[in-house]
Amino acid sequence: MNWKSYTETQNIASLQEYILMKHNIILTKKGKSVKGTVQLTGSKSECNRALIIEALSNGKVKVENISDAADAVLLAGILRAEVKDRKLEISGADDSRIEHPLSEINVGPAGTAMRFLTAYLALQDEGVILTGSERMKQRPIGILVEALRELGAQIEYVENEGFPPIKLKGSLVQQSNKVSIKGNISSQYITALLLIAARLPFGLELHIEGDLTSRPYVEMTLAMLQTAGIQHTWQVNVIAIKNQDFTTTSLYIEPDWSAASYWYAIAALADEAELFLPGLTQYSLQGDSVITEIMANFGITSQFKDGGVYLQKEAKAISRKIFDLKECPDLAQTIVVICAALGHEATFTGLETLKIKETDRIKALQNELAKIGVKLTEKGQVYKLDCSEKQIPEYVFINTYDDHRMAMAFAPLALLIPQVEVEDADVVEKSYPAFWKDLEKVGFEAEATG
Ligand SMILES: O=C(O)C1=C[C@@H](OP(=O)(O)O)[C@@H](O)[C@H](O)C1
Ligand SMILES: C=C(OP(=O)(O)O)C(=O)O
Repeated sequence: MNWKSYTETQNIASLQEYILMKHNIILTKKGKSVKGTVQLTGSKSECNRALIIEALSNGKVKVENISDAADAVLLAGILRAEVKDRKLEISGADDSRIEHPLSEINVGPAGTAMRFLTAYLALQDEGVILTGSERMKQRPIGILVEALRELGAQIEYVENEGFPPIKLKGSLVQQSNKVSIKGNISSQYITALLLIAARLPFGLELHIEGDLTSRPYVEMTLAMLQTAGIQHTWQVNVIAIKNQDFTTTSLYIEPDWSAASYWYAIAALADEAELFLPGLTQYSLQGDSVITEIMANFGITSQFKDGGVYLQKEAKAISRKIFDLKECPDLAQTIVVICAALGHEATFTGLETLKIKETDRIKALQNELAKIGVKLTEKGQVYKLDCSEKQIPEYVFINTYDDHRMAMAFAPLALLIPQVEVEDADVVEKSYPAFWKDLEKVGFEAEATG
């Protein structure tokens, strides 16, 4: 059983069973050359936006190449059931509402599902409780709830102020179309509001206060809305979307560039690498495609042809010491681990949001890097690697903290360390269920324990 089936059954017995049935993976790799083709699954970010757009479009928009990332499968299940069973009614529409009992939706650890559904469900005419995993209950939602309340939604906290679970009490009656929102905590709040903006009777004028973190994700949202016929303006810090209809179209989900980053890491740690990742495009909507530029500093070339990207490794001294990852936070663990493994004492900025993701990723990185003698030190907003005591053990156990990216970022160490045991192998399902199988395809051995 994995967390997906746990959230499906949602009872204590299955939670205990789930904990008991967690298994680890022992990774080994003979030789240090990696060659092969890896078909990555669709981006969960693109897919979860597309699914909300599809659900709001009254049948006009269809999602193609749906991702099999658990976060996307989960949202598709919820939304497709929702749209079938319920009628989308917002203020101004006819009043023939159907009474539904208050139901509960559990999104497990899926941050985008939590945030996007909060906005989507605020438009529905019946009440619902939206909850998630224990970690989700520690990931803030107050900024988004506040913005939706200003628009006219009725939302209450079920346990702790500012955090899931939340009770959405029925259809939003729009009070205002101007909302200010802090930009430096999570761009997902902004995306959530933009996704529903065209369905608000008076549209939305969103004022972003202060710095905007994870900006490419907001750009992705607007680009996908545009493909679905929704126009916007973005001037300085104000994004405006009028009430308007979706056009008939399909949204095609590109493979996941965040998942591709683990293959760049493997190429960086291998002696020889020739990898082909089909379906990835140079001008992607995904900000994490910047991994091509970042890894060029490590001698990994990216050549776009045959409908995908070829990765090759060239012998080269590493040419960059400072990495600002504010626009690509999901690459942080990959890049920090590559630098640590190569003994490259780099400096990192833009990591502030890492503390409120699937786990506190800064602490998790510090704990796990210590196992190879590397320190990640924090001074204000600047993080530095100290590799002076780096050592390569014969065996390492990597704790994963319920974070898919901890598992995938540390797995490439198997190119340097004879045995890498990764805790809770199923954690990768959140974004990249075939990760271990794909490693086997290119010559890693991945043995499950327990
Ligand atoms: O909008 C999205 O699809 C995402 C935005 C980012 O979150 P933040 O905006 O919270 O940094 C990213 O870390 C997450 O994996 C996916
Ligand atoms: C932060 C992530 O996801 P989410 O916020 O959607 O849970 C991630 O995939 O790294």
